[in-house]
Amino acid sequence: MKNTLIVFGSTTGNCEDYAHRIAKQLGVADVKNIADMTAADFDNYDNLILGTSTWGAGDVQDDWYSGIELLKKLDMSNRTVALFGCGESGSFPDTFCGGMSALYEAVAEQGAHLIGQVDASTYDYADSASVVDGKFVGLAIDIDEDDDKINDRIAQWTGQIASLL
Ligand SMILES: Cc1cc2nc3c(=O)[nH]c(=O)nc-3n(C[C@H](O)[C@H](O)[C@H](O)COP(=O)(O)O)c2cc1C
Repeated sequence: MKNTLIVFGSTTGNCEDYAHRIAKQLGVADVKNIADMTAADFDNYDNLILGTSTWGAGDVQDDWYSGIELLKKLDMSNRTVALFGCGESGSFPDTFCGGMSALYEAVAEQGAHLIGQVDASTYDYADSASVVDGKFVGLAIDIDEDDDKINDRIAQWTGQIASLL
């Protein structure tokens, strides 16, 4: 595995928790909060795994607004990027995990090689800006699902991306 950095944006700690679970599964040591980062902190990482919770109505987590400006300064052409996000399908079925779409747009525009898309038909939701051609642009984590199910999704997803990192 090339140098890999996991970055999360999290208001109440859920996305942070999932970031660490993903790190453990992949054996990745470097996990950072986007709120504490500068553009230079992304140097020397070939792989980025970026996660956000969703707030407002399908919006990216607050700290990612300035974080996305950092992403836009990076050369993504030789980088591999995987995305993850958490949200609640029960209370927000029409904007489920929509925040991931902002990260997707930022890195796709920069020419990153995106991996880790997930079949959206395995989720119970109505609509999401993070679905492209029937797939979530990354791992969607529904905090309304049982924790065992969430851990299964994380295990399956990390298995999907591990050999590509
Ligand atoms: C005011 C508010 C708005 C939210 N909006 C959405 C939303 O549009 N879509 C969604 O999937 N989840 C939404 N959520 C659920 C959060 O994404 C969820 O609670 C998440 O686990 C928070 O993660 P964090 O603690 O890492 O920030 C919202 C939660 C709150 C309190």
